[in-house]
Amino acid sequence: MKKKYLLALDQGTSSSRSVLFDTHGQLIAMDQKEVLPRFPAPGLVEHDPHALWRTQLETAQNVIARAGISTRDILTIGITNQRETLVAWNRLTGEPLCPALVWQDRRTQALCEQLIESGHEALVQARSGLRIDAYFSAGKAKWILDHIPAAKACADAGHLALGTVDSWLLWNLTKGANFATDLTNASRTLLFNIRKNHWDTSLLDLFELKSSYFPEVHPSAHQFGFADPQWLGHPIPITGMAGDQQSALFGQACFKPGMAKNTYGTGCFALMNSGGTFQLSANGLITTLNAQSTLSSPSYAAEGSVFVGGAVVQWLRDGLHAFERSADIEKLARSVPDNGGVTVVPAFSGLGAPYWQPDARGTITGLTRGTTLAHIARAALESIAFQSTALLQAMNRDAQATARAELSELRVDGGASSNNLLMQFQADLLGIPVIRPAVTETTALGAAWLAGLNAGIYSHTDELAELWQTDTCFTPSMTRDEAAGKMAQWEFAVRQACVPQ
Ligand SMILES: Nc1ncnc2c1ncn2[C@@H]1O[C@H](COP(=O)(O)OP(=O)(O)O)[C@@H](O)[C@H]1O
Ligand SMILES: O=P(O)(O)OC[C@H](O)CO
Repeated sequence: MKKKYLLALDQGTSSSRSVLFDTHGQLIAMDQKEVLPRFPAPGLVEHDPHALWRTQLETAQNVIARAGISTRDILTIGITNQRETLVAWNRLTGEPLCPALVWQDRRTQALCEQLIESGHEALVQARSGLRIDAYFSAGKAKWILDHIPAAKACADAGHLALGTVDSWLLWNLTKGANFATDLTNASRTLLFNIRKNHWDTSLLDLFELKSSYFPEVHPSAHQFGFADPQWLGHPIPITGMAGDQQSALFGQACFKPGMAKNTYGTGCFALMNSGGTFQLSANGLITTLNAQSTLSSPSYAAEGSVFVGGAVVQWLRDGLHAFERSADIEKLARSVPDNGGVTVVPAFSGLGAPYWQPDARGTITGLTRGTTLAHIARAALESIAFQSTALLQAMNRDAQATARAELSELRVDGGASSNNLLMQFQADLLGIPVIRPAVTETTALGAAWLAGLNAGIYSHTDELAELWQTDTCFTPSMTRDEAAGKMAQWEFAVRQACVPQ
């Protein structure tokens, strides 16, 4: 029988990728184009919506050409994307009304602080599972209506579309036929009630917004429409959409409560499947929706993020010129037996979960006359694992408190997960196996699998769990006492980084 394929479109903060998989989940071909955000002033981070769509389309066209296949053999398309980033466009013309406000943009911080001071945090948490923070889309939506007259005019005329990047891509791919999103993306706006799965009137009122500005919300595996034949030569169905971190959790086959993944990219994003009961964290994490095929029985994940993960490696590479390529850090770090007592806390823009210390600043402590660049590189690499461990231990504390399953293994992906020294140290600190899968493009794989589920290529997630394969398993080799000693040293350094500078 002729081979058939699934196409995943993965629109990220710094690049657009398209990945072609066969129906067994094997990666056949991939194409990637850089699409960097602009930083027009301190704290502002914007994307050109046209550039997001153009690069995404080009990579899709390129990957099909590279694989030398007929588009008729692509059974379905799945979309996954940077989350929270908000695009505003005119539904009549399809034209963006302003730059996309990126998840890292902090322009709505003062608004968020005001809302917290006015005592709204508890309501927001109870309904959206999130904290009031500039990271999420709601404040961005209000900012656009308050500051972009064309957006306000469109809103008044009933033509305003406010959507996350998935809905912007879907709109373009279907030439304006479909204005929709999936529930994982909706769950990152701070306007979506994740207990009842609908846009929440109280949350919309809080930000002076209307549900009519926002797309229809569907399950992540759903018939979202067809790609216009002008783009890929054939009306391929689009049957999966999910935010990138939830898509990675799905692509890592973490279908059961207690299963977790950590993505080691520029930052790190850890998600643990926490099952069907809505619970708020007592340990600084947020609650979000898992990618799923139904709206009727929500399934949740606990999430935490490390702001500076692989970015500390970039800082050593580009800021300190310590080495040429990110991968070179492993050789440098291995050239010394240990960190020589050095601890690096890369709190370049504060510390995220579970610390939530926006004013913390980076430190290097424990320096002696014998400290070399190699010790600093080793400590910098270790900082990625220390921060991730603090997050994952917080997830375990939440799980213990509510009699849920704790973490028994960690599945990993993202650029820095290729670093064996880092992965071994991660296993040592956590005291559980750290597993790197055969396909590390798990974000794209998750979107392809979601699309495949709705398209009937797969009948159940059990089938997908069978397809998921291990590449390398890192088993812990440190005693628990030694690991606890190292974590205590790290926490001491974190406290120093939190002292006002
Ligand atoms: N071998 C490696 N060791 C440590 N860090 C690495 C390695 N390879 C890549 N990185 C880091 O991983 C990040 C890139 O990973 P990627 O998953 O592409 O990130 P993103 O999706 O956030 O752009 C960069 O910060 C880079 O410094
Ligand atoms: O673009 P990425 O891969 O860094 O992911 C961004 C996250 O979705 C932000 O929440």
